[in-house]
Amino acid sequence: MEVDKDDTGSSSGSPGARAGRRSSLALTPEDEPLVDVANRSPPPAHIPNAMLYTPPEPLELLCVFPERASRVCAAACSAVARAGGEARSVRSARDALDALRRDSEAKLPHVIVVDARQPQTLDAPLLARAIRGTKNTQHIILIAIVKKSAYLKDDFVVLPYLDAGFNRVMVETLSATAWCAEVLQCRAAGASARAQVAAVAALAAAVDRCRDLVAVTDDQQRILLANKSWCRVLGWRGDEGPRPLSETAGGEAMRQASSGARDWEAPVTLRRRAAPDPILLPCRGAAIGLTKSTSHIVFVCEQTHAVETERGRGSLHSIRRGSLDVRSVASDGLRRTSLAKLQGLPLEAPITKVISLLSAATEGAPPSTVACIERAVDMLRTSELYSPQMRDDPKMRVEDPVATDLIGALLSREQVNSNLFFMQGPTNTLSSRRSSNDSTVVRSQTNRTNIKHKTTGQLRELLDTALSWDFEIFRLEDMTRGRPLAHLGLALMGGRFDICAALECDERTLLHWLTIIETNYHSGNTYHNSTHAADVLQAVAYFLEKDRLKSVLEPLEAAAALLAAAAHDVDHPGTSSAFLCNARHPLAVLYNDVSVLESHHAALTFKITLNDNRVNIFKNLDRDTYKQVRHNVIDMILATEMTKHFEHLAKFVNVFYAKSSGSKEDNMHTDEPLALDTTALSLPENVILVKRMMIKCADVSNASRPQKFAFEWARRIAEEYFLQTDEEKAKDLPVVMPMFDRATCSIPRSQIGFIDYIIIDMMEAWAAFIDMPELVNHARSNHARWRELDEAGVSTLADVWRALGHSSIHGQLQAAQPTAEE
Ligand SMILES: Nc1ncnc2c1ncn2[C@@H]1O[C@@H]2COP(=O)(O)O[C@H]2[C@H]1O
Repeated sequence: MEVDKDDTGSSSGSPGARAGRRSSLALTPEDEPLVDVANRSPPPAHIPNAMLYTPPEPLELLCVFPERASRVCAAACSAVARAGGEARSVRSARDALDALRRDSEAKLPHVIVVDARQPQTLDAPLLARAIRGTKNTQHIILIAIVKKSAYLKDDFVVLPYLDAGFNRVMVETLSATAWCAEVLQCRAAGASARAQVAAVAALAAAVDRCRDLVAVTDDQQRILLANKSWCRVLGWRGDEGPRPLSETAGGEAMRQASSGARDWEAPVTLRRRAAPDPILLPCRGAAIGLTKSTSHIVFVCEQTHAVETERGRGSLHSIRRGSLDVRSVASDGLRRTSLAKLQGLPLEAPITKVISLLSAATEGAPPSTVACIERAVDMLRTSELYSPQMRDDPKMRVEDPVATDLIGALLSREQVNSNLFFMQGPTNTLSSRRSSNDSTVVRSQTNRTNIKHKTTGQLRELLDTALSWDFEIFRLEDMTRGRPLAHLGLALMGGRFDICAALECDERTLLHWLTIIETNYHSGNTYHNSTHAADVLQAVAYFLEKDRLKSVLEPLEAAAALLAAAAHDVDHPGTSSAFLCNARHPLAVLYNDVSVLESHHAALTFKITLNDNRVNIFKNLDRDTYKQVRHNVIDMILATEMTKHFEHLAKFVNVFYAKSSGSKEDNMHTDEPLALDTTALSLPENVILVKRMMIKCADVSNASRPQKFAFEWARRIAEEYFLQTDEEKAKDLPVVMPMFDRATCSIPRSQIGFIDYIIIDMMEAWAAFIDMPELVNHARSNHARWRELDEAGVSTLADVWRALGHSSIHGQLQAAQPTAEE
């Protein structure tokens, strides 16, 4: 077959030409001689016949004759009427143009006959130009009527009429037959013109809607048509007149286009108006001509992922990624990147939609708005959307090395790495005070649950105050001999909140659960022990009493929050996740160094619970309810991970303080009161943010407690940090927080940093949300007291307690309080 020969046998000989691939732009006319086909491969496109269909319409004629009762005009009109059409006449050029501009497209005449016999009354060529300059008039057949005497003269020339836009010149006549013939010819010619114009318009619309950059030039490579993608990416306006393509494009594709090849694929370099560097794209081209000569050249430049990405930015200034484009064009300059292919899949992440919407908003926006949106889009593109970055604001810079150490260790997802440390084997675990992993046998105490249900006397009195913000947690610790969680848990969960009703379990199972959870806390930890769990549980219970949360959370959600608080640090080894990663602890290996401790706390909670029916508080829940509670508990425990602190805080602030003045970014750092907007609470996904924020705030609420509690918690956490540092040094592990050395560390400074960078913003947002100003007030007053101590030169733990006038607050408390047994 001719086509096959052509497909395999010919090309322009240029490296970019791909003779073996048939372009969708080209169809081979079956009747072309073989030699031509072989020389011009693949062949030119044509408009398929089916595209050239227009529905039959009655002919509409407009006559422009200045003379009031022109007989020629009347003859034309009656011929049209005989042919089943409609005619109307006007007497001036202005009326003619008015008729065109006023009428809807459907009413545009198919034929306009202009009296060109009296140039002093009507300038026919001028009117023809004006008509052709009017939109959507390409298909109208324009006839100029000239005098017979002038037409027959030797010096009569038709060209000026044609140049002006007339299709035909006709000699004046009153002959009905002549007019009928003319009208029928016009109807046929007009229909064909209309069909072609409509087909071209349809194709242009198709081209406009394609993602690739398309330009059509004339045979001299002057751009006649550039589609929307072309204009958008290259910064063109849609209405630019013909311009040489060479002003914009270069590279192998241009050489191919100039070589006379009919169809080629080669890289093209395109210059963008608003950017210094060009972009390099794969380009497919075709020379189009209905005869052997070329009338149009088509360039289809493939919009690669890189260009899409640039477009998504709202403008294309940055061409630093031009190099990326170069790389995305494979060696033959043609292969689509896999990312580009992915874009063809019916998948779209919300972030993609967000970026597209923002990018669309830049169109026609003032430059300052475009710049803002571009910056926002750039930020949205980063995968670490919520990773905090120190702001340039010198006020915000953490200058104190202790604070830097602490904040860095809490927020950083990177572990401190060292090549020096190698574990000697799985038995060489961390310190015995902390060793633990998911396969650890759960410490069970269910057989010897000996907590008395009836708490009497002082303990009862103390537990009666369990819903006050200055609840004496350390007194409870002492009175219960280090078992505050079960007592407080029973009082709050079983008593005040009656979670047994929501969970459909009996109080005994709850008591067993609390007991076994408490048993799995390490009493040897100075901070992460069951007293901390009880403290967080107490804070969550306190928050749940606030009207805002009462109105938002279902009983089952409240139950899940209390359970999560009680269990959120279960089996905490007293060292951080970073420590476990550096030590190659089995938990770090199990959880791939990601959210190691929080994953363990959540997993172990369920392992403990499901392991034994006597403690299984979920045993009576149906499958869906269990799933819901489990999801809630896990989500809240995972939310306590400090490396995600800013993520949770930012989401919360963005959702619930969205309408306050100023940028949201600034909202978190100004002294202005936040403008709360709780309408977002109607969406379940926003309620999740509330629950996360609730447990987060409870988890670090120690800094927002009255001073005597806050200071004791500071002592405890500092002690635990010191122990970790000691252990790191002893085991030659990387030291995660080198400043936390008991001999040198400034406790006041660590607390000032903690309050400044972690507490204040979060507590302000949460305090306003639940209407609990004391959270911020206590944090501020603690901050002020720590600053006083710092300014007085107080630094180490021993200094602090000396300055406070006693050897240990807790020591004082211990001395003052009777125990549960007493
Ligand atoms: N008062 C405090 N001073 C310094 N760090 C604290 C304080 N309270 C809590 N933290 C840290 O904040 C962390 C919150 O999550 P964790 O309970 O895992 O571990 C906690 C401590 O590392």
